[in-house]
Amino acid sequence: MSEAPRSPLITLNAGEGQLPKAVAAVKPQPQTPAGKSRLPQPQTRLPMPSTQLPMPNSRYGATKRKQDFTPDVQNVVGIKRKADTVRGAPPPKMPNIRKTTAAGTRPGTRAAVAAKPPVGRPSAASRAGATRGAAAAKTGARNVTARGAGTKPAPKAGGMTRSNSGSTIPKGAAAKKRPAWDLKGRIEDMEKVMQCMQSEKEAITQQKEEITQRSDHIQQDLQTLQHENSTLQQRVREGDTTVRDLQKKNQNLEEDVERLSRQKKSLERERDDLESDLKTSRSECQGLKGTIAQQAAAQEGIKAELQLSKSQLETTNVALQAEKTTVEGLKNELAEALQKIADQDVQLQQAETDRRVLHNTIQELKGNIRVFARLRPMLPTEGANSDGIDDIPHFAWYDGNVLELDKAMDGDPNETMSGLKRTTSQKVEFNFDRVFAPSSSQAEVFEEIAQLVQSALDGYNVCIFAYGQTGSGKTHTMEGDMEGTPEHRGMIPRAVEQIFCTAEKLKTKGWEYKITASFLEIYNESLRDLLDSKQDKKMDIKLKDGRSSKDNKTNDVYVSNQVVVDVNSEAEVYPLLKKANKHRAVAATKCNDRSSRSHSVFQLTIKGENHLTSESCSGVLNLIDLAGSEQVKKSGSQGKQLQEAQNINKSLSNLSLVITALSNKDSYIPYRNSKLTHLLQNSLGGNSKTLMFVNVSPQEEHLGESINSLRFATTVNQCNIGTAQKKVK
Ligand SMILES: Nc1ncnc2c1ncn2[C@@H]1O[C@H](COP(=O)(O)OP(=O)(O)OP(=O)(O)O)[C@@H](O)[C@H]1O
Repeated sequence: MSEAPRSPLITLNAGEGQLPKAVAAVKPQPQTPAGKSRLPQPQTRLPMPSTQLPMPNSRYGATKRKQDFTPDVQNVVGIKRKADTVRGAPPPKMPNIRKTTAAGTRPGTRAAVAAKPPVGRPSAASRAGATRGAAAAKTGARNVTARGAGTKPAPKAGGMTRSNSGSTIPKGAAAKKRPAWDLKGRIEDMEKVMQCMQSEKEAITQQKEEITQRSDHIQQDLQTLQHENSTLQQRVREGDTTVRDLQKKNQNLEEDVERLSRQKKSLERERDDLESDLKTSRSECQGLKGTIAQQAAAQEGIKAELQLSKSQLETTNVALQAEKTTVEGLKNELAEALQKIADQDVQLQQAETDRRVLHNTIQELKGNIRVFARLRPMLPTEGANSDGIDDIPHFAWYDGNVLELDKAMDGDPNETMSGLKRTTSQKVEFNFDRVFAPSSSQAEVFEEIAQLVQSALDGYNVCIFAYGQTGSGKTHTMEGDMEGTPEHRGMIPRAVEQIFCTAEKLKTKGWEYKITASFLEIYNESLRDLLDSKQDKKMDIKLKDGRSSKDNKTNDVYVSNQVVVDVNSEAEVYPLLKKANKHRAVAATKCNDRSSRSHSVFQLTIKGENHLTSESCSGVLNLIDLAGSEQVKKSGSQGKQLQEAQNINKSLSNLSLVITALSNKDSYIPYRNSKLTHLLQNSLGGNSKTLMFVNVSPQEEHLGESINSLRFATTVNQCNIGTAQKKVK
């Protein structure tokens, strides 16, 4: 008996309902369409139980059961029926089978059981049984039908004949029916039947053994399946766990997807912004590229220019080097020239010194009285402008010592027959030792009198006057602006500076000087001490040796009660000058225009001793600012002013007389006719040196007074008062 081929499990899976629950449970879930998710795919294809397991019931194929097994059973039934017949038992009633066949499968029969639809998961044995039952039912039905038809006898098959019951019997027994008496025949038949049955029994036993073996196999298969089932269930549980994990992962992944989606949107927005920025940047970049291109072009141009400049610079450097060499040469030449100039300056200074010495000698020979004319500039209040400082109408000056005055003026209309103004033009030329133009500085003026000031240190009596009408510049010349800038300082402060400076220098030659200062004014022929605030003290001019001042043989006079201050330095003199100015100012408030109506006399007495040579000298430096020289008759002054004018004129005219007498070498010099000449008795004539500044106003309306002043100065200038003598012991 050949073993039926194993039915594959797929045979069992032919119908959905025939699948075991466990297998159905592990049926692969519908897959997520590929590509819809990037998440790792769950293991949808779980390890399937072996679908190729050899099924126990597969050994009972329907074909085999129809061919081999079912006929044997039918034979057994037939044999049993025969036996029952032999034992006198009624044969089974076949109509029941027919009935059953007609009415359908009766419950409780094997065929009926086999015909029943499987409930739950049928076991392999039951499926086999059902199959066999169904096959047997079919066979039985066929046999019954054949018998029921009763038209034809059963076909013979070899030596054996199939009985009505379907069992195989010996041919003889089936071929003829033995009479009842033929017991022997019947026994033989029975024996034959018995043999057949015996052989069938053996076949059945063999089949039973095979069935037993198959059952064992089925049991083994069942255990295997149960094991597989539990394994599958375990896998299903694992699968469930995996599915839950996967679902959880899926959920996480979905959340991730959601979050990533939000991030994506955010990133997309950022991308959009960045793209916008990029677009802007690109346009800017484009602009910058254009600018860079322009700059590059410009740079190229600049490079070219630079290159050109470099080459020019190199050329220039070469030229510069040559120039440097030339400059070096020129520098050397310049240094030589400067040295020559310096030498010439020294020579010039020496020549100037020599000139002054010679000039001084000439003046001494001439009579020792000198006159300097100084024309002041127009003032801003007089319509002056800075450009025309030297452009003074009616005045001209040249050669340093000539002052020309053009008298061209509108005449008196009454002097003409036509009544028209007559213009007269008459140039008058005045010669002086020096003429200072309006632009001459205080320093230039002092330079001319420095030698004279020096003479006071040498033992001469020096008298420097400033003469001229009111407002002509006398005070400016003598004092200047002592509070302002140094360049405006007048002759007094500059003379003081030089005296002390020279005295300091002469110390090296053994000279020690004692210097005293006094400052007084003569107003209306009375003396007033400008260094004393007492106004009412009595001051008188006396001879130093106690003799009467009437004795004209001596000129050593002094002023009684006068404050005489020892001064050791320039700095000690300035407070005295300020004090004197202050007292003059106070007096001026009490008497209108008093300063113009008084003579001020600043006096420095200088006594020197030389401990090296035992020489001694004594000199006096008088710096005098005379009162205004207006003509009284023209000014129409009356009363006090008339008296002032008369006194002024008296003193000035007396000064002129004294100078004239000195010039004429008269035996009598009228010093005492005025306080001024009396005071200056020892400084006029004899061993004195006299210098007169004649200050001239540039104003047209003062032309008459200017001519008078210049005439007076000319007279003085023409005087020869003899050679001055040093007072040296
Ligand atoms: N050389 C000059 N340069 C510039 N200004 C001058 C000069 N001389 C005189 N002045 C000015 O002219 C004005 C009159 O001068 P100053 O007072 O010296 O005249 P004065 O003759 O002394 O008059 P008074 O007799 O009334 O005292 C002043 O304001 C003075 O500063």
